[in-house]
Amino acid sequence: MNEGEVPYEEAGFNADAHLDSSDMSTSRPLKMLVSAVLSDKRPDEVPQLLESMLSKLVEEFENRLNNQNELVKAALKNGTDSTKSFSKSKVLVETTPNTIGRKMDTTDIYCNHKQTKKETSREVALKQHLILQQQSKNVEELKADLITTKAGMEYMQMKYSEDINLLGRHLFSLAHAASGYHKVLEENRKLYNQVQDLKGNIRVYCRVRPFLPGQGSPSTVGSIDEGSITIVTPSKSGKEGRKTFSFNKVFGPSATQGILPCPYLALLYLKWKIHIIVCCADEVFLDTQPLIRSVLDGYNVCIFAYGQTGSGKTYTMSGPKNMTEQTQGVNYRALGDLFKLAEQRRGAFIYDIAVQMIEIYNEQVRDLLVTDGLNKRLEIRNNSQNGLNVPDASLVRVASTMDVMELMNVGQKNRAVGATALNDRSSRSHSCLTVHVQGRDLTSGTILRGCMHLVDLAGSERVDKSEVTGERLKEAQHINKSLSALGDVIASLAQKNAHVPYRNSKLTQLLQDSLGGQAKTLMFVHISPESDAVGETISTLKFAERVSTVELGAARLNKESGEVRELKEQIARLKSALAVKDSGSEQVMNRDSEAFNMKMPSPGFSNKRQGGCDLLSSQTNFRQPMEDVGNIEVRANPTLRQKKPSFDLQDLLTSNDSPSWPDSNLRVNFQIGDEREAVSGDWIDKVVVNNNNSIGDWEGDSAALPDFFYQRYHSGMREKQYQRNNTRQKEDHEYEQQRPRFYSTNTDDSDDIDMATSDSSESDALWQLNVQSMSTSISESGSKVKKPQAKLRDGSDSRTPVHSQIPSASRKATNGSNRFVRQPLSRSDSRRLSSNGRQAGTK
Ligand SMILES: Nc1ncnc2c1ncn2[C@@H]1O[C@H](COP(=O)(O)OP(=O)(O)OP(=O)(O)O)[C@@H](O)[C@H]1O
Repeated sequence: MNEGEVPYEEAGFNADAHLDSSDMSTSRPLKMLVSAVLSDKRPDEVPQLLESMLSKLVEEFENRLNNQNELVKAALKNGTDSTKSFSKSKVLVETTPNTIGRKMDTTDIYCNHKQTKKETSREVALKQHLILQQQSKNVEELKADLITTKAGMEYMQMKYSEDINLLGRHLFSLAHAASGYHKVLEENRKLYNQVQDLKGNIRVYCRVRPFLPGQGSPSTVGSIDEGSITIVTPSKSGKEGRKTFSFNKVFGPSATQGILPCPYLALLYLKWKIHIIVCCADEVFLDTQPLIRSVLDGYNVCIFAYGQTGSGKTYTMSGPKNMTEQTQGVNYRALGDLFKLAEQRRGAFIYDIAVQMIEIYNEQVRDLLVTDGLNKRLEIRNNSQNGLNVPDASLVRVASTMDVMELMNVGQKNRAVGATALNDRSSRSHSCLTVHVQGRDLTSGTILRGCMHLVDLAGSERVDKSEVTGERLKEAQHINKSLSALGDVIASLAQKNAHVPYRNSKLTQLLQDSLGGQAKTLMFVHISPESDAVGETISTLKFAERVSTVELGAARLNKESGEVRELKEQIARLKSALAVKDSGSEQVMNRDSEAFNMKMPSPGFSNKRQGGCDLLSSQTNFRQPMEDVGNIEVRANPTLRQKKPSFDLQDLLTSNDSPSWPDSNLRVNFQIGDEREAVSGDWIDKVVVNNNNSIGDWEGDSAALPDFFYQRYHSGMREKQYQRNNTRQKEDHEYEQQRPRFYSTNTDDSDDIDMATSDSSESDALWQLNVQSMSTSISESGSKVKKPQAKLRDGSDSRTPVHSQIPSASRKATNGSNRFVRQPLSRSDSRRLSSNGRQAGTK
């Protein structure tokens, strides 16, 4: 007997009663059974289950019926004898499958010996027959019932899957709409950032520190959106106030330091990109990475951490005290990233990376990378010739992340740290890790120079709260004073004041180039969530909002192409030739320098020119100190040129005297033309700004350069040249020969005719005189004036760069006649000269 079956004796069923098993004919028990069995089943499983139940049931029922029929037939056949045996037999008809363990109905035919006596065997057989008939009828009904139920379930299943499909479609459209919304949001954010970059705004990221162990006061942070944070402020009346601040990005307390270098995560990323991006949205370093990468592209970058004491500045920049790979701060990750990128670009660029680490402690600048130099005062120099703000601090070359780790550990150990009531490891100084990067393009020889300041400021503190006394109090006073000076500088910059008080503290002096220069600057503003720090939090956020309004102008690319370098050398050579000629190079240089400075061209003008004109743009920058001009002049001197800064990191690192890191301001001025080549992540560079002013082809520029150069640079000599003019017919002749040098060397005669028939103008006369003087100077100084002629004759170089053409003196027609060969001008130059209404060849 199967489990769950009840023996017919125990069941005590009455055969008659069983004959009236009307409940079997109804679907009620079956439905109850179905609902009981299926209550815990999934709708999609129901039809199959029912089907199997039904088939089992029918099969079993049919078997039993067959058995019974056999018995009845035998009874009818054998009469009384068989009645005896029948009385011993048990006929059990179950209408419920054993599988579900519930007995629904049982037919029990029991004929005892007494009955047999009373009834004839025929009656019994008849009775049995009736029972069987009834039962088979019941089975038919049951079958029909089950079929109906099955159909019902199928219908339900269909409905269910329709609903599921509908829901899926609805969900899909919702997800689509959500992703579209996020895309638009992301795009908006990018565009906003691009606009900010173009304006040169200081980028501000806000980070909220989580509660520390043991802290549990309610948080002042009401809500955090991607770019805004709401602070809950208790008011005197007891009502809560809310203040919302907007920044480029806000990181909540759960934000992590950076992406974990996990291969499993990488795999996930490859498979479900979007999912992982969403997961990584709150990684602090992820949003800092593009900025750091642009250092390798030749930009200056400054990242500084600001906030009240204990708010997490050191945590963000360096990491916690017991640091692991996952909790490494921006400094480590930034350098790690630089090395990784440098390695990736290895085939195209070679990079040199060197670091300095200093601190400003009690208004003294100290080197953190030497153990014995802590008390040595270092000087901060802005706009220094070699690009080093603190030239006397150790500059240590690093070749791997390990080197950096070691160095930073030394620096961290040397840094002044002390315990206060607010932070047991409070930084008592502002620290600055500076990374100098110099890259050389292996194909073009272009040099890229980037420099990155990673600054961990000491935190502002209320001395009544930090409970400091003695030395700590003195430190706190210095810290607060310098932070207040930083506030003044920011306020001046935000109001675009003419005077910005950088000199009021060492900190502002150090940050001068980043705050007022052409660097890409990012500030991490930190706040604590504790409600008793709400005052400091509000003032910190107000300060940060003000910082975000400061417009620095688009960042500049520090790139020096090989051609520009050559051009610079040519200019220097020309200057030196002039200097030699005009008796006493230094006097001439000083005079020229003055004339040069008096005639500053408009920025638009300088932007249109490449190479030599950058000299001018360096003068147009009001932040440029005069010493830069001096540097150019020094290099112009042929003897001194030998000693010009090599701009090589190697030299810089090995030099014992003044290191030769190039002046950042000087070098940027040679890059304007090349900036369109720059590519640098999200951070939009000046390349976009300069698109409209992009430099034309060499032909256009080649005409413009000497024109500009001679008119501006030698304007001080014009009078003298006029006087000499009449007596220098031969030189004028040379001038005529020289002039076409600035055009491409196409020997199309039609252009000569154009030129020959055009009128001259006064400006052209000046140009003529200047060039004339130039050629004279060069001739007299014994420079290689005749050499280029040979080149011209063969006419091979149809696109000779300007720099290679400047020193050449004269050109003659290839037919050997005395008629000057005119080279076609660029369209713009041709138009300019024609409109001047002067015959170019007129003397
Ligand atoms: N995001 C964070 N997650 C976990 N702990 C943090 C976080 N930020 C800061 N902390 C912890 O808070 C404490 C104070 O942080 P930290 O020393 O970085 O503050 P600080 O702003 O540099 O302070 P100070 O200006 O006094 O130097 C440390 O114990 C640090 O580990």
